[in-house]
Amino acid sequence: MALYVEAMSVLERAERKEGSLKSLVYRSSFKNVKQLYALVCGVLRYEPVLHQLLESSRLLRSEKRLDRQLAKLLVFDLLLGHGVKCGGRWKVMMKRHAAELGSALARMKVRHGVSTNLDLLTAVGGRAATKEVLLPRYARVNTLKTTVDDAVDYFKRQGFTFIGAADCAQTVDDLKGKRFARDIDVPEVLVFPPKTDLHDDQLYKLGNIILQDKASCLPAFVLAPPPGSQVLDCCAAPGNKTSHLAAIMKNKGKILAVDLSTERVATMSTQLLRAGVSCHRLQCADFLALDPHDPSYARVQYVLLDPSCSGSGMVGRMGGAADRGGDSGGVDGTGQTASSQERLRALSAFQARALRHALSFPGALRVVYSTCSVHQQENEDVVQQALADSAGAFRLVHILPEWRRRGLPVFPGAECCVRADPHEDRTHGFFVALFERNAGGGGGGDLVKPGGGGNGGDVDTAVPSLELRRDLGCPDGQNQEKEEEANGGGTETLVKSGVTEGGKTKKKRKRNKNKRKTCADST
Ligand SMILES: C[S@@+](CC[C@H](N)C(=O)[O-])C[C@H]1O[C@@H](n2cnc3c(N)ncnc32)[C@H](O)[C@@H]1O
Repeated sequence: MALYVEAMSVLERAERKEGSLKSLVYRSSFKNVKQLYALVCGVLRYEPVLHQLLESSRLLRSEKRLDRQLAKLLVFDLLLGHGVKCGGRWKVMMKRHAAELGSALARMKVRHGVSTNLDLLTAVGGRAATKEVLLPRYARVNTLKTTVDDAVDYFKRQGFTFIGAADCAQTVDDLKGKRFARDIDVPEVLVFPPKTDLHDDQLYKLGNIILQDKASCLPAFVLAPPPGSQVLDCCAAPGNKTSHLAAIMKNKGKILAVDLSTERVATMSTQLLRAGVSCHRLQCADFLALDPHDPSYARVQYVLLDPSCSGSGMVGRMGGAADRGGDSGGVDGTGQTASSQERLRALSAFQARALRHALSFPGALRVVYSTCSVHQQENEDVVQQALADSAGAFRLVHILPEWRRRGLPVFPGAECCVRADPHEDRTHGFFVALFERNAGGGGGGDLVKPGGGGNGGDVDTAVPSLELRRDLGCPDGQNQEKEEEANGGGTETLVKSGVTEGGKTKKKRKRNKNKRKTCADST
């Protein structure tokens, strides 16, 4: 019983903002702080699920004297935690309601088309990201300026201890003091303990490292445009993914980086300069207004779309109205207000339009879509809609096969997408889907499907690598370098007045006919 009494007290005091959850737990008289902390965190995290369970079951109606907060704690432990192990008469009471509550949970999962508790949490807009999650500090090594080995040596010289690969969440959790690791999924990412401040570090100031969350590195990583390719970064500012793309492309080829916001484009320009990016062309424009059939985009084969979203996956940001129902009135069963739902609908409609537009570029062979939202409406729903609209022209690629958290199973093939969860992956909440043009799906150069069959016509289970790049007719780095030398160096310059390219403003439109032919041949 003491566990639940203490947990109620911690939650009440947290509500009154008497301290952080952690400090309140440590200040409590309960001995097993780990157990207490896990319980209160679990209840806060699953709040919307517990709310719906209490609404749809008879527990509170038949147990009139049961406190609502206590009911949430007991229901959490019974269905989502480790079972009600203590609690005397409360334990007996919960036994009476176990079957009905279990059925209510199962019905909820069926209604949302999910099978796991975590997926259910995501589907009902649970607190995937809370203030209480402490994420490690991630630093992406900017391979345009240095190497991972050199960066590791540098930090060792600064007194840090390198522990090798961060092979699991536990290793990441165990990072303390001046220890750091290399990420297991994205090799150019280094992982430091939470709250490590690198803003004053020389490597950061010089642009040799970029302070970028690991999950946010996934879109460029899975898109993997080879050096020499042409990439369209549709909602690019402030340019973290643009500079990552440039690093992957070894600054060879062309990135057309578009953003609507003048201010953010200005910031992006500075950031890209600092990062040593020179293969870009910045454009302050509405991506939706770009004409995909304009000859300037004819050679764009890779597209990265990271549009505005609710940000509900961002740890430390309570997700605004869109995910926490911060407004006063009109909270429905999902814990969201009418206005937050309205905002979510508007965002989702914009994202769907943007993704449809991205897929309409005739030369696009691979298109990556990402958000830092946990909402199905902004993620799986948008992807499903785009696949349907593409009428078989594109399929999903099963990216990062080792990654455990996949797209919510709301349509066949959704498991090809990945989700990142702050609690499970120690990153911000994130979603990534990679589309690839089907053979015969029109556009610039059909793909010979790399090993592994499709799935329902819309899904590819293989992750293409160098093999695919050859199929695409995209030269690998070395060949491209040679090709550029043969063509007098440099990529085709195709710019309009006022557009910034490689950090310089260009006034003229030039054409390198030789180069154009080579590229046309290769697509
Ligand atoms: C999530 S942020 C992009 C972050 C960026 N990809 C990065 O990694 O640094 C979304 C961006 O989309 C831009 N945006 C929103 N609507 C747009 C539109 N219609 N056309 C172009 N950019 C747009 C916003 O100005 C914002 O900078």
